[in-house]
Amino acid sequence: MFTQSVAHLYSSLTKPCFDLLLIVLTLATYSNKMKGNIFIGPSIATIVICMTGQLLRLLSPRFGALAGEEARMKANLRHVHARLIAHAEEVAFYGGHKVELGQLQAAYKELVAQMTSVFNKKLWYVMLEQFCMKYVWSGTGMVMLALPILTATHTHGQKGSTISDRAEYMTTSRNLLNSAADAIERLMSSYKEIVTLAGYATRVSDMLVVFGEVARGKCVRSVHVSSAGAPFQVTFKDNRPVPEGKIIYTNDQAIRLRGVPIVTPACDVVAGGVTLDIAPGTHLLIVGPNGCGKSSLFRIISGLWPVFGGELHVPRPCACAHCADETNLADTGFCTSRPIMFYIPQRPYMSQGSLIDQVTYPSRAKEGDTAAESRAAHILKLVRLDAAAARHGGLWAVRDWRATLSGGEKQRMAMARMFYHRPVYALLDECTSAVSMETEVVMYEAAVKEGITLLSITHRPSVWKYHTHVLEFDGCGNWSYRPLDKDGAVTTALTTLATAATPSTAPNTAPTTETAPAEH
Ligand SMILES: Nc1ncnc2c1ncn2[C@@H]1O[C@H](COP(=O)(O)OP(=O)(O)OP(=O)(O)O)[C@@H](O)[C@H]1O
Repeated sequence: MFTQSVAHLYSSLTKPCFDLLLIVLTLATYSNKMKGNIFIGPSIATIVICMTGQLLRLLSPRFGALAGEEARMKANLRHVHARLIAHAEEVAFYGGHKVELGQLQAAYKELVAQMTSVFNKKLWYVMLEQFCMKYVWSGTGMVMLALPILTATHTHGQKGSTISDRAEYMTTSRNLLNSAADAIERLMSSYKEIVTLAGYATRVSDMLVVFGEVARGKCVRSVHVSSAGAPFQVTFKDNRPVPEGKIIYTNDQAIRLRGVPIVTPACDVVAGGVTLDIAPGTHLLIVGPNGCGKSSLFRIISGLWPVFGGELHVPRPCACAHCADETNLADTGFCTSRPIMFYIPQRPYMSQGSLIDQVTYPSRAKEGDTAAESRAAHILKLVRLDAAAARHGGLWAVRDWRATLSGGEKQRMAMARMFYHRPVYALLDECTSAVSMETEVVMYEAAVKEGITLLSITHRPSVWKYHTHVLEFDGCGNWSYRPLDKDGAVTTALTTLATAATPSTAPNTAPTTETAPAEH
């Protein structure tokens, strides 16, 4: 944009500069040779130029204000994109792509409408301006150059001193200089524009190549082949990783993993083939040291990351008309069925809009929807956000909620979303780490009562009692899956994990139903 502006500025300045130089040189050459009054021409030219310039200024639309407004809209569009890039994973987990698409399209359409109106206004103005610059001002320039010759005193017998000689000489020089200035100006501006265009074209071409690869499911990222000692070997074909795992859709709402390795998109094998069975009512606690693959398991179950091996059985996605139509934006209707999985990240995502929009995200409540209002109010009370809601102007108050709410309040808001949508499974990824223990316990209890099955990553022993099973990673690629004591008493290994922030190597004391395969 900057290069383009500079190029345009440069090309529009070159011609007037050459013209002015030519006029000054010609006047200087002829002023000492001619006895005519050389000041009449410049004076008339200056008056004409000033008058037409003033007229153009009066007729011109307020381009400064229009450009300011356009810049604001461009910044807004960039801001919406940047938000989405920063929170892409959270939005993908929530399935909030339709709401985000709606907001992106609204910002884009606003900008397009503004730019179209500016272009329409510019059209007639630029035509008038070009006419004045090309014909009125250059015509005045010609008159100005002609005046000294017309008013010059003729000297008899001197070679080349007749008026016709001088006029011929001056016209030829002027035409030559004009043509040269024009040609150089065009060459320079064309060169710059072509170079800029080539840069943009390369970017667009790269983007189209990536789009094509994504559409064919072959997007290539920089990967490194996992080492020989890794608990799982990723298969490569033509230097590309091949996800060889199977995804099987079930109708019984159960989630089953059969030897599914946890492999990152960079082909790092984080854990060997995990085998476990989760059904509604199997509240699973997932523990392990940092970076052992706890969140990655959620990414694989949710379908964000490919399955590189084994079999993943997950409930069939909702096939209602609303969910099936990818072009359907949130304001054209809602899915009324209960979502199967609902992910709540540690760093909660706050969308644009009112407070009630935060609770209902990724759906949107319509003004006057009293059922949604009373449900949202009840849930805000449950997660103890009712006082904060009243303080910030109520359910329909629009604020930058990312900045307005505190860390703990944002995490409670994310839990409020879960209560609003009542999913079959809630994937809680350390999502209450900033919430007080007392409120955390209230929320876990309420979730279990609501019939939501919890799959939780948490280091707080106070909520372990709400789980029936535990999946424990040791951070070296090994894992174990077993039932958790009913009374909430935890195993030695888990206690060690909670008290020491080191990878657990202690042996399992609870009855083990599944353990990692032979290589560990
Ligand atoms: N998008 C990604 N691309 C490549 N590698 C990733 C990506 N996300 C995570 N990883 C890697 O995968 C490994 C497991 O990450 P994961 O987020 O599952 O850890 P975690 O067990 O949830 O850790 P924590 O307790 O710190 O949240 C880490 O080594 C991390 O660097």
